[in-house]
Amino acid sequence: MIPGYTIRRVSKDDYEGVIDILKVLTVVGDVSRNRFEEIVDYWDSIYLPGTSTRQHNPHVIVEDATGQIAATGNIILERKLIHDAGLCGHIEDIAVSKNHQGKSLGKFLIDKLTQVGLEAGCYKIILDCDPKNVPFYEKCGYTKAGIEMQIRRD
Ligand SMILES: CC(=O)SCCNC(=O)CCNC(=O)[C@H](O)C(C)(C)COP(=O)(O)OP(=O)(O)OC[C@H]1O[C@@H](n2cnc3c(N)ncnc32)[C@H](O)[C@@H]1OP(=O)(O)O
Repeated sequence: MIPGYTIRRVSKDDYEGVIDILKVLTVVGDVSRNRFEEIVDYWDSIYLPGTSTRQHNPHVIVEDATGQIAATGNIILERKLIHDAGLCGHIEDIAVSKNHQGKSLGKFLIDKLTQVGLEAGCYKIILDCDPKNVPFYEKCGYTKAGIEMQIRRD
């Protein structure tokens, strides 16, 4: 725990805070409140077959004193055929708001998402990041593996 902050699953009430905070990461675009609520419903509705474990695990860290969202991030659990039909965790969309950076919230968030993945039984947890964030993820216990490649629509 980080004193003064609470970590929990994203809820539909987090619309403004989550949309705002993701702007430190990338372009969010035009996402209406209705669309956000639909997506939260979607995240909440999918379970790994035969379990009570959700496939999408979006989290926020909230500052207790103000109720402001200070950080957000997600781990998605992918059921594979390889590794004995194992689970692979994908950490995505990590953002700590500018005025809360440098207070260990990012590391706390990654530790929590990693714990969610390991407790679900993931044989590995992976993420893509900008080279400038490599030292941060190394502090969180992650090591470099492979090279990210992509095709991107214009
Ligand atoms: C998978 C993805 O989504 S990758 C996208 C990551 N998100 C972004 O780039 C968005 C903008 N940046 C951020 O949101 C934040 O700066 C983050 C998530 C990168 C880091 O979050 P913070 O809360 O500021 O980091 P936190 O305070 O937990 O740092 C933990 C440790 O990493 C170190 N660290 C953090 N960022 C960096 C960095 N860029 N370079 C070197 N070290 C760093 C800290 O000094 C600290 O070290 P310490 O434990 O020795 O004191």
